[in-house]
Amino acid sequence: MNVLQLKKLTKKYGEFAAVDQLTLAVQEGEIFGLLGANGAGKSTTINMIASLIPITKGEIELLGKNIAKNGKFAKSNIGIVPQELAIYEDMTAYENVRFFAGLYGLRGPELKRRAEEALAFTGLSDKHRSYPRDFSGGMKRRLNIACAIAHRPKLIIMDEPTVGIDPHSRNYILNSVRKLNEMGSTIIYTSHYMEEVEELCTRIAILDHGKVIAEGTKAQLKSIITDQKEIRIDVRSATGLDTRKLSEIAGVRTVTVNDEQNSVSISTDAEVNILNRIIQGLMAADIEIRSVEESQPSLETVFLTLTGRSLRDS
Ligand SMILES: Nc1ncnc2c1ncn2[C@@H]1O[C@H](COP(=O)(O)OP(=O)(O)OP(=O)(O)O)[C@@H](O)[C@H]1O
Repeated sequence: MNVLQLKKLTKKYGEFAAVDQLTLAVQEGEIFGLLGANGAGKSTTINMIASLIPITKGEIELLGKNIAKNGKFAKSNIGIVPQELAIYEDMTAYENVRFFAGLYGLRGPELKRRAEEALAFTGLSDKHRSYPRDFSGGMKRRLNIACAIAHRPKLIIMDEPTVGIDPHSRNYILNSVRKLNEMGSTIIYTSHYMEEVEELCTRIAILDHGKVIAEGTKAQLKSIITDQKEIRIDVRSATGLDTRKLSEIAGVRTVTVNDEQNSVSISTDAEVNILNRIIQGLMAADIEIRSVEESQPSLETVFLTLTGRSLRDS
């Protein structure tokens, strides 16, 4: 069953289409990844699903019902975790969750119980009476999530929920996404961290200039670029590596440096063997090589190939 269906969804600002006849279906039980570089139209799409901005053209169906005609139904079945924190610093954690759950339609003892459950779920029970102004960035993000899930929505949309937080809170959030999914919510997840999307999402759509340019499971997306292979080189430190020289080697398509993992990923034409030249190039740049591995293209390479832009640097 489709939980969400976007039918030729369009948002225009003057002549400019931020979202351009976007058609997409998200099925029940999925953790659906929405990938797009800055400006691709992700937030605009989410804002239309959340009824925060009007639709120019097209339709949004939630569980088969048009949300424009079923506002209350939509509100009680969608939970949005926005990119910008939407919590009140001068209200306690509990008051925040109660407030938002109330907006989503919960009342009375049920509201109280669900608000407490949401705080427990996000590991904030002991912060019940604390004010978010005293919270770390990660705790604020978790509270942001608690506010969106207390009413147990069928569909939860998370817009970059792990930006700028410590690894502990990040892991907590990723595990929460899995648990929420296991408990029956369908999830739409956007992130600038490709590894998160690879790890979490069962299906992915790549958005560019307001349109879906590719959609499928990880394996399906990777099979789009069978004419490429990828070489991953682990190095002592890749900081400051000038990638231009490597990019100039005939047969090299893209070079991506991952500073955090101390690795360089290079995609090349499938039929060429230029490993020696790549290694020479790295040695000439004084980069100490630890290991070299040939692999299938990563999702990052698929994204780069299709959009011409890196997700992280965009
Ligand atoms: N109110 C507005 N008026 C005019 N243009 C807008 C408005 N809101 C968004 N846009 C434009 O629409 C396009 C899509 O923006 P959107 O915020 O949806 O992108 P995004 O994929 O969410 O990017 P990001 O990763 O930066 O959040 C951008 O070119 C943006 O400049």
